[in-house]
Amino acid sequence: MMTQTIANETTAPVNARATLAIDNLNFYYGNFQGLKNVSLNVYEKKVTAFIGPSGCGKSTLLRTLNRMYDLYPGQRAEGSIMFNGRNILDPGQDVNMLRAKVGMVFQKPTPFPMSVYDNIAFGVRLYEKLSKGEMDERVEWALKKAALWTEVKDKLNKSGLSLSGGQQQRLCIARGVAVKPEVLLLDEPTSALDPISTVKIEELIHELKQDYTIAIVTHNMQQAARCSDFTAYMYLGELVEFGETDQIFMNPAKKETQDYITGRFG
Ligand SMILES: Nc1ncnc2c1ncn2[C@@H]1O[C@H](COP(=O)(O)OP(=O)(O)OP(=O)(O)O)[C@@H](O)[C@H]1O
Repeated sequence: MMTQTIANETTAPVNARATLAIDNLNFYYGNFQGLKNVSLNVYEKKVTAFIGPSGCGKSTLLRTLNRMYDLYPGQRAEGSIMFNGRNILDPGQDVNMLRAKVGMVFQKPTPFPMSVYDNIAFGVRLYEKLSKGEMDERVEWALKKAALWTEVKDKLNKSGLSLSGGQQQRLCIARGVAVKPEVLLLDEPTSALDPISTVKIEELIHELKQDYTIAIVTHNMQQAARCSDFTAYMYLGELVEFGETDQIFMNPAKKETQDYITGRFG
């Protein structure tokens, strides 16, 4: 797939493969245009953060990447998002398969009302036929990946809803990881969590990028600065600036970005 050299006046070039190549993306809620000509790459095994004031289109952009919007009538996207050699916006795209490859974790932890074990196994059963032993291994593997195993290994049959908020969010991440996606989309994954759980999730994001490409929407600029390799600053549905996180935070090319990250605006 595409490898692109990113370079501008302020950063050294970085070679990275684009897992998702977004080109001229427009998004509509009925007559309202939520995204305007957005183009950027989400790079392999890197963390890309979407930042910007409320209503700028961060979540909308994230929701196009696994066609979550398809579930809602009147919402549509135009343009292209290339993933594994095809445009995922094409009507022929198998959206279930896409969502297995591009998993999503939401703002509020949303465990299913079932056991910790079944929270993980449920999604896996949709895509694979595993023996009991294989499923046990997969559940353990996913919980370890989400840094939750030691806390829940003796509670696998307890309800997922009985876990703390931070544990529930890691359970949701484990559920996403269990189907072996390539990309994880995180929509403000720590906004409902306490500071200690937030640190755990941020550490986890750092671990997970060894294996996965990650896109995260966050309101918290410190979090974007701490966790991400690339940052996209959006405003009113447009991509204002995109680049390596250090450059965006330390030496943004645009005044609007500078004003936002220094708290003069937004
Ligand atoms: N279901 C919807 N129907 C109509 N307009 C919508 C819908 N969802 C979002 N929008 C509009 O699209 C624009 C982008 O919204 P979006 O939720 O993507 O912003 P955001 O940057 O994620 O905001 P926040 O930080 O507040 O979550 C906003 O103007 C919003 O009002």
